[in-house]
Amino acid sequence: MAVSGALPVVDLAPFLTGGDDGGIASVTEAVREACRTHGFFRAVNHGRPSQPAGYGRQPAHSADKNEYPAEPAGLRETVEECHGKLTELGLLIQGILNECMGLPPGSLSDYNNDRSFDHMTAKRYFPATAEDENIGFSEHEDGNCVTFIFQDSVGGLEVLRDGHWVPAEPVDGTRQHHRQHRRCHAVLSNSKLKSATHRVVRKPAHRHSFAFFFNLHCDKWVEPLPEFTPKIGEAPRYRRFLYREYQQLRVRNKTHPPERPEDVIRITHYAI
Ligand SMILES: O=C(O)CCC(=O)C(=O)O
Ligand SMILES: [Fe+2]
Repeated sequence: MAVSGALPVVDLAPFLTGGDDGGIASVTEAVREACRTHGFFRAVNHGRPSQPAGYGRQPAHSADKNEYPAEPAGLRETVEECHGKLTELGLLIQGILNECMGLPPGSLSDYNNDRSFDHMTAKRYFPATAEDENIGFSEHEDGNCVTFIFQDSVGGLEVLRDGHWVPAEPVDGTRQHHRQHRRCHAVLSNSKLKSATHRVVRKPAHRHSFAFFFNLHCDKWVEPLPEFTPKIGEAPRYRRFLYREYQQLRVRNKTHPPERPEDVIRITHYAI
């Protein structure tokens, strides 16, 4: 059952308008708290377009997977511009996380220094029906570093908090929300930061969403950082793994879904 209850809102304005140190420190603290408690927040004043142009419109004919369709006009330019801006936003959030995690400046950007695995997806959800349980996207955690979600006013994104599903409602009636959650950072921080379990419930109308996945190169090793283990006298909660292997196991969950839900590979596969 979904319960009402606000998910944290973070106003990124001080980072984008050159705010004073006090403003920057309070946003950083808000991000730290949201990451510790929810692994999710709704960002406002992030400086990115409220919706990519052409959002919700479909070309008359579907195109080859690797080519941009001719319609709507300007799609390629818009997608490329969006990709660039969301990459910048990912780098900004990564910098804030570096501070939140108390790491030496530049640690995360040195570690996650290859942007070739970042990607975007657009999704369309069909309206709810009376015969169905109407789960548009079943409960999961994303496997990457940071995800930005834009959803239209139909809504349906929910985050699991203390055993209840909390709807990710728009901030002040705006049509967009964003959220970030981070499976990789949960491991790097030895579970000090959370990764949000989320799902999408279908609503009476068609829904469109758009996601940007700020990722990690597949050849990177992922393991709890010393700042969260020996340096604070705590034992690692995860064993080291190659990011490629984890991604392959996640794909396998989809291509060869295990019969028993408990056999779906999750990050706990690497738990010690
Ligand atoms: O469509 C959405 O709002 C969420 C999609 C999602 O969770 C995902 O692509 O991982
Ligand atoms: Fe997701």
